Amino acid sequence: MDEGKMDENEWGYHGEGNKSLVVAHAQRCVVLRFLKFPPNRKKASEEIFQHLQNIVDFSKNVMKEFLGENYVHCGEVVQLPLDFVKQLCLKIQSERPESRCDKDLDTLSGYALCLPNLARLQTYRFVEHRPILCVEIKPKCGFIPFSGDVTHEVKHKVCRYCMHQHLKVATGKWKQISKYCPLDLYSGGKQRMHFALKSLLQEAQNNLKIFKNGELIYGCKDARSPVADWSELAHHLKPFFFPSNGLAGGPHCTGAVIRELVRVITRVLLSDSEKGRAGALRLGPGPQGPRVCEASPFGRSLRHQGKSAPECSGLPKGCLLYKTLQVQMLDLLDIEGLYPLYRRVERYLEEFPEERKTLQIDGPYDEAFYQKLLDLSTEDDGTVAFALTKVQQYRVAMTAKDCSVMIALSPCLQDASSEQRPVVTSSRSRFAFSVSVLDLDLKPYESIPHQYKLDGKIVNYYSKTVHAKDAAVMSARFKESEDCTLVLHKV
Ligand SMILES: O=P(O)(O)O[C@@H]1[C@@H](OP(=O)(O)O)[C@H](OP(=O)(O)O)[C@H](O)[C@H](OP(=O)(O)O)[C@H]1OP(=O)(O)O
Ligand SMILES: Nc1ncnc2c1ncn2[C@@H]1O[C@H](COP(=O)(O)OP(=O)(O)OP(=O)(O)O)[C@@H](O)[C@H]1O
Repeated sequence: MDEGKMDENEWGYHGEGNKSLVVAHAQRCVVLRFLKFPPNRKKASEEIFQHLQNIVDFSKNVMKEFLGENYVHCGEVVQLPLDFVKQLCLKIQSERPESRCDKDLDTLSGYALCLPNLARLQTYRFVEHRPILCVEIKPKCGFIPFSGDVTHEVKHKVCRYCMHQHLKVATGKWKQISKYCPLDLYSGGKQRMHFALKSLLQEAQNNLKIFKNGELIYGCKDARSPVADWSELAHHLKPFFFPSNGLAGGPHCTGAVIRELVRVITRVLLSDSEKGRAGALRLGPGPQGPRVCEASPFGRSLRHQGKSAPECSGLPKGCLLYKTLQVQMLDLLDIEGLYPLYRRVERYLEEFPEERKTLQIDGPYDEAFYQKLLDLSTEDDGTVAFALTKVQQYRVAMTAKDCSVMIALSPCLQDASSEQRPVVTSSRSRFAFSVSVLDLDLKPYESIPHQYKLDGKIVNYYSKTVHAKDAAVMSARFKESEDCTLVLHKV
């Protein structure tokens, strides 16, 4: 990219999250990722540069090691002309969802990250003229805490995502509770994964987006977004899955197209581009970690049928979901066990503030930082070193709990021998595909107290409302059966 000759007209709004905003180049396969801040929160350019460089280093030295070379794209920090950034900011403003406008794009430093456009297939520097479909999933935390420090019994039965849904609906973030449960997606079982993906398609929230030729065609921006329209989605997808057009329209067609999509995504998620290499971490909840969340409708139906989930994960060891889950499990103690250790580090830093640098709280995220993360012991010897290792592991785990997976699919000819990339088949077509992971920014040390409070809020709200409701239903049922006995007695 020639940073000297930047033209805002060549770039278009692509998407944004809570902390960054992304624009895509119209011709080339690249995006620019800018940081966002609340208005009036000015940061020095040097600080922004360092923040972005930390993101690159963390991806390179930590996440690439854990998740694998093929899945992680680190990008590079670029310095752009300030005039270009200002014009770009004005150009895209009207396309931004209202709910994200509480923060402004950083137009003062001129720094941004330049990354490959993951909504396009890799290995091509230029936008292909073949159609491209891209599915982005933010799977969230795929395990139930197994730590002995957990004090709320419900946390051993219901996953955080499912509990959090109730608080999100109560606070108006989303309109309705999703049937999606991350444990179903991470199960590796095809049927459960199909159920999880269908649930995401029914209630996408911020966990699913679909792009066609780089444009968002499915996914909701905020609670005010219109209800998901499967027939419109099927209309977009039909040429990909039924290219010879041998399928009439209508609900039957919609169902068939959605089924094909779900099957292809499942196959891609189970594919193993790292040839079985499990990565640097060897963690697992073992038999003590439940494999099914009690709140998942799939889990509930298993229970009603008297079936139990298999003891070990069905995910192949080299696939991205398996590796992401391993990194998430670096949260060995749960926030309840971690928080006192964070307080220990805090007390130390209050006494020795100059040590913050030596402890690598704000980087550098280098080889030494990575090596310390590999110590999985949970025996607390009372030292600051132990507390610090657990704090850093927790931050990495939280990052893996909030990242997204991008799957790009491009139809290929029946004879795919010329394809350099892996191929997945559906019943009527073949796709070259790529899988990547994005949003690998290390969670800040400062967010730990917030995590602690939020955890309490989620669990308390869930326990109060849902558990109370369940208890009421149970007691009504019990009462009914008592009444019933009385009636029978009379007869
Ligand atoms: O805490 P959670 O689980 O709600 O996750 C936050 C996400 O909400 P979600 O539940 O996915 O809707 C939240 O996503 P949204 O802004 O709601 O789309 C962010 O990803 C946030 O990360 P950060 O503070 O921007 O680094 C996420 O915060 P972290 O907890 O990952 O720091
Ligand atoms: N390299 C990329 N290629 C294509 N699209 C991307 C890329 N990076 C980000 N995006 C798009 O931009 C959106 C926002 O990016 P990202 O998730 O990194 O933002 P964020 O603010 O860090 O997220 P969060 O809300 O989780 O903090 C993504 O959901 C994705 O659609």
